[in-house]
Amino acid sequence: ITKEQDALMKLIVEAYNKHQIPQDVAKKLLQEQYSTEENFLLLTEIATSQVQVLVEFTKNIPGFLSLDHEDQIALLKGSAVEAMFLRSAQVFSRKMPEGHSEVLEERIRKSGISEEFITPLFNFYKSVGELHMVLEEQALLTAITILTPDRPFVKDQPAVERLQEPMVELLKKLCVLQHPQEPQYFARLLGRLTELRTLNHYHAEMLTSWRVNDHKFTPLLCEIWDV
Ligand SMILES: Nc1ccc(C(=O)O[C@H]2C[C@H]3CC[C@@H]2C3)cc1
Repeated sequence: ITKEQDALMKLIVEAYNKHQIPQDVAKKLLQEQYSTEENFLLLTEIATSQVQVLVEFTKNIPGFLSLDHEDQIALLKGSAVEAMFLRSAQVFSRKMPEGHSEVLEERIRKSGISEEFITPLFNFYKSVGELHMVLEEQALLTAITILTPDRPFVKDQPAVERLQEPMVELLKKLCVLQHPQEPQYFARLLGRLTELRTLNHYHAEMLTSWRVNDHKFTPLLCEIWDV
């Protein structure tokens, strides 16, 4: 790893660590009662704080704020679902204090999300958990997801590629260093990004079904997902 790559990685990891899901949201998971309505409100709070964390992280990605402003918005809106599921998968499989993830799983299952989405969601959580990603890999993979050049409405795709490429190169090197016994580990990480893209479709269905049942969203979620 070169000096520049080490500096880039430190910046990304620092940005990733700077913003965590507020503890009060995690605490509520155990306290609130178990009605579908209450579960939905909790998930709304979780999603809203996840998106706030995502926006803050993105602003700290070196070079992001130098991109065309409309492209910055297009990248955020285009990657919010994937970045949110990537982070919630990591929180779910790692950071949760004992027993929290079972409670969160139960609340997700009973929040009005249709079964056809629940299965792929927990399959994804499981496949991320099995990778046992280190923090650097999680942070880089999230930044790589956000800096995907071919999101809808991105005008200057080469500018985004110029930011994403060094991150992919760095992640590749990291994987070789962190998992020498597993040469295909980097490919497995990128495979998670492909699985993530399939969740976009399910997520859109989830939002629509909640909307038609007149569930209210927060202004931030309405803005980022055009609902
Ligand atoms: N009013 C809403 C509530 C929750 C979501 C959402 O995407 O929830 C995600 C966050 C984690 C829990 C369920 C999924 C993963 C979207 C709109």
